[in-house]
Amino acid sequence: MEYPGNLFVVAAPSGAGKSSLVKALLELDARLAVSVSHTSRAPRGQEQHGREYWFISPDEFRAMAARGEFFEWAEVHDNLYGTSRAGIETRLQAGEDVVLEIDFQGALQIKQLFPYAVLIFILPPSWDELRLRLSRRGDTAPEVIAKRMNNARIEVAQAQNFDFVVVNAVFDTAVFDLKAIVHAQRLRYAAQRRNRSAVFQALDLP
Ligand SMILES: Nc1ncnc2c1ncn2[C@@H]1O[C@H](COP(=O)(O)OP(=O)(O)OP(=O)(O)O)[C@@H](O)[C@H]1O
Ligand SMILES: Nc1nc2c(ncn2[C@@H]2O[C@H](COP(=O)(O)O)[C@@H](O)[C@H]2O)c(=O)[nH]1
Repeated sequence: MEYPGNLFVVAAPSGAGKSSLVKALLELDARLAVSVSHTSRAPRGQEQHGREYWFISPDEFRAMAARGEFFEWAEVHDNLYGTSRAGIETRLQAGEDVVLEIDFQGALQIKQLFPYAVLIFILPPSWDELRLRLSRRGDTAPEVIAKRMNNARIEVAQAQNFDFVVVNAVFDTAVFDLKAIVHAQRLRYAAQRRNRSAVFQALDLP
């Protein structure tokens, strides 16, 4: 499948900082939009329906999956998560750039469907720092943290299947790295399509 918009996929073990990084990236880049996923898990902390996620029941989720309404979906940490077609197809068709914040299983499904998608894996600087970030966030129960730390070992081994790896040690440096990847991809995609106006747009030239 190919659309005029660029597709960026950001994956990371839970707590590595991907939501914080993507939020900072969106503040710097008005041409990027984030896809809001559907999930069967309950809202956490201050999360709102339609902002962080579309919160639905496991039955509703399975019905959507059976109707083929997801580009990808996966079971992650005992809950179901998916990227709905309706959420991103229109934007990509309109030439807008979209970023997905999803797990590695979903990222690999997206790469099959959209070979031009750019897969970015975020690493924490250490296991201790990852655990610290999960517990400092203050919205995740200790047994859930333990499960996510165990799963992190499996997830990190998947970094080799991604196009880029960004280490989120110093936050601003990691945001800068993400911004550079987005910029480079826009130029590459525009050049591949020999689209002069897209190159100018990627460079912010009139
Ligand atoms: N570079 C950093 N240095 C220190 N703390 C950070 C850094 N990046 C993010 N954090 C903090 O780590 C915590 C986890 O970040 P965040 O919620 O963005 O992770 P996540 O990867 O999106 O997790 P999840 O997949 O569970 O949603 C947050 O409290 C965030 O403020
Ligand atoms: N495959 C997908 N994974 C997703 C999607 N939305 C989020 N996620 C991933 O789930 C875990 C846990 O997230 P949390 O919000 O419960 O901490 C994390 O790795 C997310 O990236 C999705 O649509 N598809």
